Amino acid sequence: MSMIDVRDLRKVYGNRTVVDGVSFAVDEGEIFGILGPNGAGKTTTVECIGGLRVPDGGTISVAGMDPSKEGREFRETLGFQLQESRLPDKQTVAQALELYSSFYSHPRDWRELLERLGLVEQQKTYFGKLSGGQKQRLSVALALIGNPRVAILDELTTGLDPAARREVWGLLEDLKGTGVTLLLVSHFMEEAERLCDRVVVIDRGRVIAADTPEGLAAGVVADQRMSFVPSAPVDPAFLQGLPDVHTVNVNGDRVVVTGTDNVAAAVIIALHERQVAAARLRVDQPSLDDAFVALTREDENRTNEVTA
Ligand SMILES: Nc1ncnc2c1ncn2[C@@H]1O[C@H](COP(=O)(O)OP(=O)(O)OP(=O)(O)O)[C@@H](O)[C@H]1O
Repeated sequence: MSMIDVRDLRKVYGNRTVVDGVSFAVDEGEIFGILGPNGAGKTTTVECIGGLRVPDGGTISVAGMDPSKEGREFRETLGFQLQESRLPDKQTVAQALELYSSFYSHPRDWRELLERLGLVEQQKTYFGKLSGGQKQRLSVALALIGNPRVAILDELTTGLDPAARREVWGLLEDLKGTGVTLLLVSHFMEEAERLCDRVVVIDRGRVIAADTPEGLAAGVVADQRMSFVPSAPVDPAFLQGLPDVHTVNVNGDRVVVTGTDNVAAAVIIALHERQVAAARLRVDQPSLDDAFVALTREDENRTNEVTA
């Protein structure tokens, strides 16, 4: 049985359908990502899963429970990190964590969480005096404090500096393998690539792709991109004339070439024949970022064709 099962979920605001038949299933212990552009319906979807909104259609099951109907047992099962978590300005970090611990039968040790999330020095700081990143880290701690079987983290590292982001990722990687199921809403492709076992991409309220992060990236028909600094001047027209090359651009001393899978080898051999070396060479594979841009662009084109 899946830990989270969403079937044909629909949510309508006024006369706008913002979630339009979303379905996916998440296995126990999986880290599952929901990606998509702004306004795609990601938060609305996870708020329905978390029991914070009542769907207008479809079914949701979390650990066998219907979020819109269950009470205490459901709240013990699920930890929810809201996109903007608000606590009273005059509550300290420690007070908030102690209070939230008291809501659960088997809470985690909040001091250990504070340490993991780099908030030990802020224990006695009022919520109102925390920086944006510190508030964000506290909201992650509050989502995990109850030792939930399922945690929903909505944009968990937005607003964090790169070091803090890596610290939060490390905490989630540690949680992996403990059986907890994590549902992440993310804008950061790097985050999804690093943490998620599988992802869905949602656009305009519909699932437009579902795969592993690697599978999505591999499915993109994107040019290979290479760049290098030539040891002697190279005529761009010469490179442009090679059969594997699609585009050539010169950025300062760096030459950027795109083309087929074979472009890097073809360019290096051609340069070698002219006694030119390619220094500071970089070859980029299509990434999840490329997949995301390509998928949402394809979806937009399809919608434009239908409405034209
Ligand atoms: N309470 C509400 N009443 C009316 N419309 C809403 C409400 N909440 C969200 N919306 C609209 O529903 C759509 C989907 O919003 P949602 O927050 O689910 O998207 P999202 O994918 O999470 O976006 P983002 O990445 O920007 O957070 C948006 O157009 C939003 O303006």
